[in-house]
Amino acid sequence: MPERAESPVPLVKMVEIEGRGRALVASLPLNAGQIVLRDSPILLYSALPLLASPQDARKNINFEYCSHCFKLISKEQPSPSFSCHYPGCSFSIFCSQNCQSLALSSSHTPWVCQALNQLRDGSSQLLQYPLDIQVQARFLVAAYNLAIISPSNFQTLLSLQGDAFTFISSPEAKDSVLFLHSLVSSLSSAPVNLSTFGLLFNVELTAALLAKDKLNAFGLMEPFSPDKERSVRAYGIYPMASFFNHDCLPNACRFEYIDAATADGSNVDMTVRVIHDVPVGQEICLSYFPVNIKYSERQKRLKEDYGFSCDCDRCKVEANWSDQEEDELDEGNPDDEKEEAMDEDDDEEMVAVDAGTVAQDETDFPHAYFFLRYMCNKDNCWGTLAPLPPSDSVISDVMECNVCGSLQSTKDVLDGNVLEQ
Ligand SMILES: C[S@@+](CC[C@H](N)C(=O)[O-])C[C@H]1O[C@@H](n2cnc3c(N)ncnc32)[C@H](O)[C@@H]1O
Repeated sequence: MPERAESPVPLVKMVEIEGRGRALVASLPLNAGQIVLRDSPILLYSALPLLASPQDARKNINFEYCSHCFKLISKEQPSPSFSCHYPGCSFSIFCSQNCQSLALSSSHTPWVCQALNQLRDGSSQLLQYPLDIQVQARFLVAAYNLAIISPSNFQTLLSLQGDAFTFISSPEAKDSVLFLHSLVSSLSSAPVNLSTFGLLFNVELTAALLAKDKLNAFGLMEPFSPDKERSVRAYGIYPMASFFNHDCLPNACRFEYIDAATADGSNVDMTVRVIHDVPVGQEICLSYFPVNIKYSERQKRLKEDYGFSCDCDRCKVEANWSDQEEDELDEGNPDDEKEEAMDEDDDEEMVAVDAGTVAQDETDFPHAYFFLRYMCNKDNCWGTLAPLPPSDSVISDVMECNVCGSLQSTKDVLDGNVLEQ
């Protein structure tokens, strides 16, 4: 895990940009690789469906996750894991005594434990809905618990983008919200007295919380494996990182090291590094999904999942491409069927590019340089490469991939060689 580069002044500041809402811009000129943000989640929840018992969910898998910090716990590890003390709770285990005691007063309070067990007991209703609904039920329990354990973090969650109207965009979504709200309402003890926030516990609030989750949650991914679809292990709400807008050719990317050997819970922290120099005042953007997805698919996802149409420089160029041009690029992909995603494992198609394509299509495809220079060339990875943080303002020649974690020299990237895992 690269060392945190401490800066005496914040390197990004929040501004309002017409048509894009709140955004983060460089408050100083930034050097390639510089860490512009390190953010801790205010809320984390498992991406596993609620009704998957540890046994079902882990069939043939020789590990479990800490229910607090989501670090992998190998069943073969010599040290014991720690369980929840509440009666009847067989679902939560912790990687250390520290995580256990933190969880019992924060992420896994008696209310959470009881709520999750009650939802599992009433499983027949949940089983009639898609698995996503079970994960959303976990989010709601975590969100209403936040109101109890940390009113200030709950206020922060409420201040993020997303309202009830955003979420209830279709009859199916409305039906899911009504069902999820009825589930939370049926819990034996009320989640919290929301009047302290000037709020009523009603369907609109539940829908607004779900919208905030949909627009702002980051997926903490399982480690990369070239022959397996990458899945989400947990979702987190990161209060500052939530202000990064999207660009299809981003100038920054995020790194997490979820299985890093840390004792203080910082394994779930996110760091964001700029991938090349950025002048003062320029907006810092992430890509909300891997950069190799084709234009029509990107537009569809951004509209459906985030409610906007992207008009970044890359989209402006690709909007004029014919279907055939999009498909021609797609043909270069050795494994069209393979899906890979930064945060969600939805269908998407790949765009592959090589040095030949760059030279040939420079006019039609001016952003090809980005793919050559900043997209990982490891098989089926499609991660983004950022230089390691600069030392004494000297830009590193080693690029790190934010998906497979490989380290490659700039020369190797351009030559297509993977250097080191
Ligand atoms: C994670 S939030 C980013 C921060 C948000 N702008 C705010 O004001 O809180 C995601 C939302 O930001 C807006 N957004 C992100 N990227 C955008 C872009 N390239 N163009 C327009 N709106 C964008 C969309 O409304 C999207 O649902």
